[in-house]
Formats: sequence, C-alpha cells, structure tokens
Amino acid sequence: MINTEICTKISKAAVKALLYEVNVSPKPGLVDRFNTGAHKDMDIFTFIESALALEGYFYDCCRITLENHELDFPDLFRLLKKRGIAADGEMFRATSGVNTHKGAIFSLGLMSSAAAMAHVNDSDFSYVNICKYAGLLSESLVKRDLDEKKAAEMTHGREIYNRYHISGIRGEAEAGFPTIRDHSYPFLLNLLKDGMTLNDASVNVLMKIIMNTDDTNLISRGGLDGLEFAKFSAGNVLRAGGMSTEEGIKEVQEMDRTFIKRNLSPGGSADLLAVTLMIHFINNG
Ligand SMILES: CC(C)(COP(=O)(O)OP(=O)(O)OC[C@H]1O[C@@H](n2cnc3c(N)ncnc32)[C@H](O[C@H]2O[C@H](COP(=O)(O)OP(=O)(O)OP(=O)(O)O)[C@@H](O)[C@H]2O)[C@@H]1O)[C@@H](O)C(=O)NCCC(=O)NCCS
Ligand SMILES: Nc1ncnc2[nH]cnc12
Repeated sequence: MINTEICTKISKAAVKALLYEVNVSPKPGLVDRFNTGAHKDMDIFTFIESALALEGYFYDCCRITLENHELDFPDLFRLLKKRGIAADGEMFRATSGVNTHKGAIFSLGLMSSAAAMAHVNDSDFSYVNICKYAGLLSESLVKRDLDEKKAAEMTHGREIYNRYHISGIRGEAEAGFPTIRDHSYPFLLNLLKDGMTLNDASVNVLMKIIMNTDDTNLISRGGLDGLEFAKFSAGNVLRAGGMSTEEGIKEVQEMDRTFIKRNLSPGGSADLLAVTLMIHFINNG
C-alpha cells in the first residue's frame, strides 16, 4: 500500500476506536451512553467532537513516521511530540477547553506511529509488533521526561511521579504497553472468539485494564486508596462473570454508582481500551 492509504487506514482506526470507546457502556466513573460518570464538564458529544477533531493529527503521526523512518527513535519522537502538543490545542478548541483526550493524544498518536513503523519495516500489524515499536519510540521517556525534568511545568503525572514514583502513561509506553500486549488485547480476542458482543467484551476488557495498570487519573482523584479500590472492584466484576452473567452486570452497575459517589474516573484505563480497540480495527477493519 502507498503511504496515503496506510495513513488513512491507521488514522481512521484511531478515530473509530475513540468513538467506540466512549460508546461502550456501562463504564464505571466514565462518560458513556448512560451517563457522564464522575464528570460534570463533559458528555458523550464532547468526546465525539474531540475524536473527530483528531483525525488529521493521527494521519500526521503516520505521515511524519513514514517520511522520517530513517531517524533514530528519540529524534522521531521529538517530531511527534511537537505535533502532539499542537493536537492538544486542537482538542481544547473542539471541546471549549475540556481535557477529553490529552492522554489519548499521546497513546493513540504513539500507536499510529508504531503501526506505520510496523508496516514499513515488517509489513506486520500484529499487536505484539505494534507494541514493540511503541516501546522503542518511547525509550528512556521516564528518564527524559520525569527524572531529568523535576522542575518542569507541574502536571498530575509529574506530581504523582515525584510523590509515589509511579510513571503512569510514560512508564506504560516505555515498556511497550504491557497492559495491552499481555492483558487487554489477548483477552479481547478470547472474548470475541467466545461470541461476546464488542460492547460487552470491551466492558470486561476495561475491568482487566483497570486491574493491571496504575491509572494516574484514579490516583489524582482518589489517592493510592482510590487506585487499589478500583482494582479490587474491577476484579470483583470479572470474578462475578463480568457482562456474561446477571451478577456480573449488577457488579458493574454498582461499581459505576460507587465511582460517581467517590469522584473516581479511570480515564487512563479508558484510553488503553481505545488503544486496544484501535489495534483491533487496524487488523479487522
Ligand atoms: C505525556 C503526557 C500524557 C503528559 O501528561 P501528564 O504529565 O499530565 O501525565 P499523566 O497525568 O500521567 O497522564 C496524562 C493522561 O494520560 C492518561 N493516563 C493516565 N494514566 C495512564 C496509564 N497508566 N496508562 C495510559 N494512560 C494513562 C490520562 O488521560 C485520560 O484521562 C484524561 C481525562 O480524565 P480527567 O480526570 O478528566 O483528567 P483531568 O482533566 O486531568 O482531571 P480533572 O481536572 O477533570 O479532575 C484525558 O486526558 C484522557 O486522555 C491522563 O490524564 C502528554 O500530555 C504530553 O506530554 N503530551 C505532549 C504531546 C506528546 O508527547 N505527544 C507524543 C505523540 S507520539
Ligand atoms: N469515556 C471517558 N470518560 C471519561 N474520561 C475519559 N478519558 C477517555 N475516555 C473517557
């Protein structure tokens, strides 16, 4: 395939993943078709506007990668980061200043580049290969972005790293997205093979993600107790059968009510669900 076709295929998979993610329901504490979770400043339409505004950015992540794939990874990442910061502005303009997808701009932008790299180097869109390139592109990101920039502009992520040494999205990326590679994507494949709908499988996958990642949104909203409570609740849902049993569905609904009451929103986990869906759409249309 020529470059424009590859960039179109990947960028459309990224937008489709963001649109599917916000529509998957019920998602405890998050915006979905039933409610706005623990959020008063955004709803499903804010996410739709945001996702549609980002298609050009995802296309550019692929284009920049294909045009510069001879560069070493840190230099290529610097070009992508510059485009990503511009995309943050495009998101804020589309949402009138609400942070819907700041993390998703990072994760799905990185995945768009990694998928383009997987194509041009190996013609292989397997999830393992895409995760491998995402990790290579993010090499030493924690060191460069957190260890060496202690005094940089304070963000939730930097605050949590300085306090707990939890690296959040940067650590996930630098390690090659192990939550996707070892947990969410294989789990999604198995659930779909068992005949689950994509919506119900995605709810179960979100539980699996919450159990296996240190979501800094949960920490910034509920501290380490909030993170541990979320992991325990997600495990309870899957132990009760998830979306395949009445008991499991009751557990998810109860988890949503509790997260809203405790102002807990696993936004980082929702982004990893979107990444999981993006890889699924790249491989299955
Ligand atoms: C690299 C950045 C992400 C740096 O941003 P920051 O220093 O802020 O890092 P974090 O806070 O650690 O994470 C930022 C967002 O990443 C998502 N996230 C969190 N944990 C994880 C995880 N373990 N794995 C993957 N992703 C994770 C999460 O984003 C989602 O949640 C946000 C919405 O939730 P909400 O609670 O409403 O957020 P706030 O508005 O902050 O809270 P309130 O004020 O409402 O209470 C939304 O962003 C979702 O996407 C974290 O929020 C990156 O920003 C950066 O530097 N970008 C520059 C461009 C760039 O590097 N591009 C590279 C392209 S290849
Ligand atoms: N559906 C969602 N609700 C709240 N925050 C999110 N961040 C990413 N997806 C989200």
